[in-house]
Amino acid sequence: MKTVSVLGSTGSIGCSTVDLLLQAPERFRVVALVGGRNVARLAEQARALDAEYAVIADESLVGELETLLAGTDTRVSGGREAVIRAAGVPVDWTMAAITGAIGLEPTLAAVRNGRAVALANKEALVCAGDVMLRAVRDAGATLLPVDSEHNAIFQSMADGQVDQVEKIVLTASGGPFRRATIEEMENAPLEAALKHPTWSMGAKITIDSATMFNKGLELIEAARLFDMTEDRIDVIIHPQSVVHSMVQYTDGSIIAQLGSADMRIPIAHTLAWPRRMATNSPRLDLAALSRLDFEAPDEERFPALRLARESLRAGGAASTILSGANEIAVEAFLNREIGFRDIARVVEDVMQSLGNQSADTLEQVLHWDREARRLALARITARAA
Ligand SMILES: NC(=O)C1=CN([C@@H]2O[C@H](COP(=O)(O)OP(=O)(O)OC[C@H]3O[C@@H](n4cnc5c(N)ncnc54)[C@H](OP(=O)(O)O)[C@@H]3O)[C@@H](O)[C@H]2O)C=CC1
Ligand SMILES: CC(=O)[C@@H](O)[C@H](O)COP(=O)(O)O
Ligand SMILES: [Mn+2]
Repeated sequence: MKTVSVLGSTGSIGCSTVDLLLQAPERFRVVALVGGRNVARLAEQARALDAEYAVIADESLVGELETLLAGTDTRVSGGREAVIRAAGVPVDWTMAAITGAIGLEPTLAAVRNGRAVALANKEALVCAGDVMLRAVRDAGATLLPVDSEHNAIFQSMADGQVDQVEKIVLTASGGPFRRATIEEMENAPLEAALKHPTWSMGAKITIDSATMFNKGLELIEAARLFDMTEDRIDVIIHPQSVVHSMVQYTDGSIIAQLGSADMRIPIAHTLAWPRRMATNSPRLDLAALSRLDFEAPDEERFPALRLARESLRAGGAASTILSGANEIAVEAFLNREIGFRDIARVVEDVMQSLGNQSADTLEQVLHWDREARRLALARITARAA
């Protein structure tokens, strides 16, 4: 029986993971479930999976969680330290699916166990690339990519031929504003930005998809996971989200992974890795689909791609700063404090203001993440005044 923990179990990726665990209860023993604020969902999951620990990040909700789990064997705790402690309980497989840099330290705690960590929390790897990869190496952990594109690349990497990869090609849906003009995007309402054309996901990543900061973060994530310079990573718009990404080899062959837009497929791949497990996810109907479209991205309408490439070329803390500023700007957009295109403006402004900095240690990463957030907030407040 595989022991598993799910960090961010109450979110979109977390619920898909729980669904898979419920489909094969004889194969998995659930150790820790970690949520942010959704106590009702966390308690329901802990009961259904007979979890050993249920941890809620918001400490003020511990009492409520205790009441909801009364009469069960699940041990309840709350607060930031409890989250990191639970993430560090050794298990065979951990799903890291907390959104944002707040998930970095719990993810690192899981990595330090030296087992398998399924990484959905791309912001952790973007903001702390070197620190995270060093921790993986030092602990002898295995990082399994959950992000659909990176999982597709992982699946398309032929055994023993990694040195013959020419480039990787990340597909992007183009988001809800794929065909929008700059003026339309300038005035885009929140509701339109939250309507992803192909995937159902949490709010932060959905807005990132609309700005294409998601693809920018994924460029950085791919560079780190597959040890590639940015000039060897292409982005191509593919509105159907059927081809999840591709690997191009030196002989001109391209290997791709296809599947329906259901995150249970890449999650199951990491959960069963190096084998496979059955899922009841919808199968692709290629005849009904009949065509696959591809087009080049437009960096003028979507400056996020340019900013991500710049951050990779700059190295150091540039990606930490990009990601931290973006988190604050997305939150402000979700709170209707800034316009849609202000997100990229705030990020670019913060990147330029903070310049080139080091991010060799966790302390430096946390420092530049904090600074980026502080400056982004200041810029947003100044805009509103
Ligand atoms: N959704 C998707 O299809 C995909 C997501 N990803 C990545 O996976 C990650 C998760 O995304 P998604 O599931 O959509 O996001 P959601 O917003 O749906 O879920 C986020 C999860 O994190 C929890 N959380 C929030 N703050 C804290 C905290 N301080 N401590 C502990 N837990 C916390 C939330 O708890 P609560 O809800 O209880 O407050 C929730 O369980 C992101 O990094 C995203 O980029 C990558 C590819 C696809
Ligand atoms: C499901 C997943 O991995 C998301 O990151 C998705 O790819 C977002 O779609 P975009 O291609 O629109 O960013
Ligand atoms: Mn993705």
